[in-house]
Amino acid sequence: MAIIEVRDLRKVYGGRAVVDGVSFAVEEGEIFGVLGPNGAGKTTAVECVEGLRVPDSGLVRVAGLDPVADHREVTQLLGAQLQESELQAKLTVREALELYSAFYEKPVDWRPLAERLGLGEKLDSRFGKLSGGQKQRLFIALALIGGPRVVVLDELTTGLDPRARRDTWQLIEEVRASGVTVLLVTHFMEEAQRLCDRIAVIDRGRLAALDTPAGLIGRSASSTVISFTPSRPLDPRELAELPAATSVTTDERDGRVTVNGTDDTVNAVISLLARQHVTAHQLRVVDATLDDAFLHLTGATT
Ligand SMILES: Nc1ncnc2c1ncn2[C@@H]1O[C@H](COP(=O)(O)OP(=O)(O)OP(=O)(O)O)[C@@H](O)[C@H]1O
Repeated sequence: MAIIEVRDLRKVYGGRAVVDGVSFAVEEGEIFGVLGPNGAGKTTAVECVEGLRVPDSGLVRVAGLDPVADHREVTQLLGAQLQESELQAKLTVREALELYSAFYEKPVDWRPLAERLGLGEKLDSRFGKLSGGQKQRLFIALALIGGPRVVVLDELTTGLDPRARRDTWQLIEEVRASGVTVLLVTHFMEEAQRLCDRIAVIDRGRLAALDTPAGLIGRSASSTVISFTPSRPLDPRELAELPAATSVTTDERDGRVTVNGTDDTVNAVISLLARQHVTAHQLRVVDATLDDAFLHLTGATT
């Protein structure tokens, strides 16, 4: 059953629709990603779901409730990640957890929650002294403290080092495993590909695509990439004419050739090399990534 429903959502600022007719539904228990270039309207759309912004038109429902008209009820079942500026630097982790517990009718016991999120040793530390990763873990704890059915995480791992980002991914997976639906706004393709069951790609206020990560990659014109360094130069035009080849590039420094296409292209490249008695050094064949699909869908870079 859909726990979040967004239908034909529109939000206008200064005469410009920054969210322009977006529709999607999030099923209970999913990690649902919202991905898009800067300024695409992701935060605006997600904040309409949280009841923090009022839509100009369209319908938003969370567990059947209207986030604006039924704001109180919705805040009891939807946990939102805070922005850093919303917590005072002098507040200790324990004080923050106690304070936020008081906001909810049926808060969970924050002690095991803090332990689970690796904050047990940090209860007396002040917020301002925590590392980026520890702050993010505290934000996840505060988002979960009301025992929500849905959590909204917006750019949660921005600014974290790769290790802390991976730890946060594991936490997000654990949150979902505990039965909470996750709405995740992200810029990171790897994050979306690894975590999300489905992804809504938003571009210039509109829904450009909605699919599983594998489904989005499959839409990209080139699903496979072959690269190699030939034992002698090849004619790029000949490569470009191979079946389903979508692009051919040759690195000027080392002569390395990269051909985007499909599995048919890979087979054709290998036959061509054999026919011409060319040896391919360091031959690599990889699947296209969500990055390729994203560029294909939005024509933008993140
Ligand atoms: N309160 C506001 N008043 C006027 N314009 C706004 C307001 N909030 C957002 N916008 C504009 O709406 C557009 C979408 O902004 P939004 O923050 O939703 O995008 P986003 O996809 O979340 O971007 P980013 O990835 O950069 O955070 C931007 O052009 C932004 O300047």
